Amino acid sequence: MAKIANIPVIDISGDDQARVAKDLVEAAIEHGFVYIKNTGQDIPVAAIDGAFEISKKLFEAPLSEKQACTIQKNNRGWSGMNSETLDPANQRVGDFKEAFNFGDFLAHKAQQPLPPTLTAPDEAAISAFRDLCYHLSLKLLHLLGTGLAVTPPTFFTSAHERARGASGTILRFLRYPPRSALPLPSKVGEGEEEDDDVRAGAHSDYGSLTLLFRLRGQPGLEVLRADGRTWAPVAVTPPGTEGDAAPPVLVNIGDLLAYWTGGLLRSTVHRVVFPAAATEGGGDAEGGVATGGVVTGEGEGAATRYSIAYFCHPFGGAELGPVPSERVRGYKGGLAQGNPYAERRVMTADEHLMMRLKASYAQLYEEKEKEEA
Ligand SMILES: O=C(O)CCC(=O)C(=O)O
Ligand SMILES: [Fe+2]
Repeated sequence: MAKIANIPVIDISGDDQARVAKDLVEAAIEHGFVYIKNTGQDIPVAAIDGAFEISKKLFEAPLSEKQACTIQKNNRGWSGMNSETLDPANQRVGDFKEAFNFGDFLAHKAQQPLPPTLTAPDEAAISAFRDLCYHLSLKLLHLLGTGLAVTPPTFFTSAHERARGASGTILRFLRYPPRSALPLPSKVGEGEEEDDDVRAGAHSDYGSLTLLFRLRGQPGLEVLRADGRTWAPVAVTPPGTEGDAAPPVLVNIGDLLAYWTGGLLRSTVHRVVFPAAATEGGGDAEGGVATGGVVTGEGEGAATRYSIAYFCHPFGGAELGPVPSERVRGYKGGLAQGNPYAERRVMTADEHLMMRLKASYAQLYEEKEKEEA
């Protein structure tokens, strides 16, 4: 049975902020993932619950309403089932998920079409949730700056200030349908990998940091182990957080921050699998315990899965130049082999993002290029 990923849990509200910063940096280097204990101080539990309620409502909106918000080249809007392929080299079909991406808001108003099913208060609540995520990200970036002894320690945060211009930052609602709702081919033989079993293909995130919110009883996220072959389930409620009012916020380093720090901070490959695979591969993904009265397993796992991700990016014009930190400079590991941009010149945050989006939404970009031709 697959062992759950050994990702540290950090309480960033601790008195000893130097220690917190150091722990955060070590987790980012070693795992690329870290749990931020939810004390309710940065992101109140009610705000998370509210965001999930709005997400459910949005996905239940009539298809025509969602289609009218179809994702555009600016990466905002709705993407339907199978339209995004996160692991194009290994997936025959796109991801079994639906997603809605929210870009920047202006005075609590979305700058993109929203389904009329969402009310003005819903829109304001999404904007407020995005703000909470932004402020938590800044806090984490500041801690990473101090933990790496970057001079000045505001080096990362200043590249993320909203006032400096538009960014690729996206708040994303995700809905993964149950396997029973899908026209999946019959199972392959025992122990064989079935590419189609993947809800979200193997990928690393593009931005600087990702904050991920999940619901108890809805496992499925896995991280690639250091062996580069096997997967470790990422518990929603890791040991020590069972009594907390909400699961910890799962934070991971994205490619941009890995690139910026010459590979010192790790952008770890991850994926989302169906519960049957999760059960086979790691039935203890939830430690087999009752979480908030919900016992995880086949029954619960067979349901629709929801998650919310906040992909934090620097402002578009931010130049990803050398990081003024001895630790970063002294790191000789370099970017992982096979990294498509290991040898590239300094690029801006926007150039970095465009490069990655083109790979995931090949269809969207091909269609647009044809239209424009
Ligand atoms: O739904 C999840 O648990 C993870 C989603 C994810 O990795 C992504 O959208 O980048
Ligand atoms: Fe991801």
